[in-house]
Amino acid sequence: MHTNKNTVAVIGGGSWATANIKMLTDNATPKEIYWWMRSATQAEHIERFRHNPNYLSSVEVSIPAQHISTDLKHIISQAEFIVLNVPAAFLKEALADITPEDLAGKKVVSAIKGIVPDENLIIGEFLNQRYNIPFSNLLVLSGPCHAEEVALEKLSYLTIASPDTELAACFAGMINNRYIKTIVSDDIYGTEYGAVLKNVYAIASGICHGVGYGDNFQSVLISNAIRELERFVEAVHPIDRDIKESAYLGDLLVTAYSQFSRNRTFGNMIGKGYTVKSAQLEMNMVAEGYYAVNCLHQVNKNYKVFMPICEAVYAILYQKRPPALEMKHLAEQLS
Ligand SMILES: NC(=O)C1=CN([C@@H]2O[C@H](COP(=O)(O)OP(=O)(O)OC[C@H]3O[C@@H](n4cnc5c(N)ncnc54)[C@H](OP(=O)(O)O)[C@@H]3O)[C@@H](O)[C@H]2O)C=CC1
Ligand SMILES: O=C(CO)COP(=O)(O)O
Repeated sequence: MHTNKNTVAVIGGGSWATANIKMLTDNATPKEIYWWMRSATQAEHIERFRHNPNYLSSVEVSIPAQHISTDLKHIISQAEFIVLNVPAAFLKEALADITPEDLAGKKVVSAIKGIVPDENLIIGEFLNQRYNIPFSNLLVLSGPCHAEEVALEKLSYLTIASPDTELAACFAGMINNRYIKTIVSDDIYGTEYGAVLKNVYAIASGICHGVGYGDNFQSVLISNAIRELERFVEAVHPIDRDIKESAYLGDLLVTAYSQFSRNRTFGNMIGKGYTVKSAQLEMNMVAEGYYAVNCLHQVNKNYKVFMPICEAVYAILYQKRPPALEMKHLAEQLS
């Protein structure tokens, strides 16, 4: 064990943060749980009524009211494990007042499946470069798991990745419970990039559905997607990994097929002719893949990996290419 004092802070007020609070609470290891969110109205509602008014509102929140706050420095100061749960596009803004000193010695867990815009860095790299957090103190929480199914206590498997697998196992012991099983990995690059890419493939899957392709084509799309994902993570961080594991293939499958997927829902609307703005307004939630595909397009300029699916999604979302035409062009490149 790395620590005797089990203190965890969850940073973010959305669906996944709420699900994280629930799984931490339902875990048997004694611990203190803290929760930061940006909205004072939301925090006050949770303190008073014990439910998040905006996301997963069926979940009962049983942490003490004084552990919920909009004061980020204070919440970070209370905990040894800091679980980041703000969508990547807004992370820099959320951490604007936080200094490397505030995070010194903390174990920082990224539960985010996105890339920091402009920096074009996955979260672990960003935290290491901006906040001097050593990789040995960084963890990634990933795997095929929708917040909505956590609320329903459906059996789910999460992967916790860190170069320090003992630390990953320690955090796993704080989050697993009767419906959450945990897998430990040392592949933070592959786990992070895999989660980022699968969001883009879920958008592609939704677009295809939206323009009228059926299940037969979707299976070919996803079979090509896992090969594209493997090519990319191999180029960025070549290690011996099995791409069929839950953190890679599993996460791709759940996102590409699930009714709960925000990225697939967003893609479906794009396929049906919504503009990006109107699709975003229609959803109360954030589709990370929209931001990520722009970053991936930039990052891949260094690696030049053959990524026809990512390029098709980029062309539709950022170059305003007609979805039906672009998907027809993509279909010709799949095998
Ligand atoms: N939902 C899920 O099942 C899973 C999500 N994740 C990951 O968790 C991370 C958080 O996503 P999730 O909880 O689903 O988010 P949601 O889509 O449920 O909620 C959106 C969150 O983003 C915040 N937000 C929206 N606009 C802004 C803005 N302009 N500035 C700052 N914050 C903003 C919202 O804050 P506010 O309410 O105050 O507007 C809210 O906390 C993502 O990286 C996602 O990929 C990972 C695994 C599963
Ligand atoms: O990452 C997730 C599930 O593993 C959530 O993203 P989606 O909602 O797009 O599926």
